[in-house]
Amino acid sequence: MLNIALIAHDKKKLDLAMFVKEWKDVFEKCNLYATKTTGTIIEEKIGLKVNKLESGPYGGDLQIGSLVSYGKIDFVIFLRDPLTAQPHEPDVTALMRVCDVHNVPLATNLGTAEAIVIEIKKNLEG
Ligand SMILES: O=C(CO)COP(=O)(O)O
Repeated sequence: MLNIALIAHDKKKLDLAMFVKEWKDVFEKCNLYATKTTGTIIEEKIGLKVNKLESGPYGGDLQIGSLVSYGKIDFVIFLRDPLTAQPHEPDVTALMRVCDVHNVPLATNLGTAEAIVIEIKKNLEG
């Protein structure tokens, strides 16, 4: 099963939830990981089981980065808010960096996320 990490800053959480709902048939066949608030919204609004880590500002981005470095995450969707300063900006940068270090696909917008999810769906239908 593919392991997918889902993270969104506050102003992007609705976009991410709608995206996950649209592609629920794919996401329900994957192990999902998320930072706490993002994961709670996806569980409550979409009804998918999510392995929830800490909230981003409390270290959740770093926890997901750690999973990436252990090779436990296959794909990260990280919808950042480019217009709002984040107190944990260094953690945000660290997560993106570790994805690049380990060549783990990282979607920071829904266009890229959709392209990758379409590919995953094709593979699942095999
Ligand atoms: O802050 C975040 C990512 O940097 C996300 O954390 P939450 O999902 O807990 O809001």
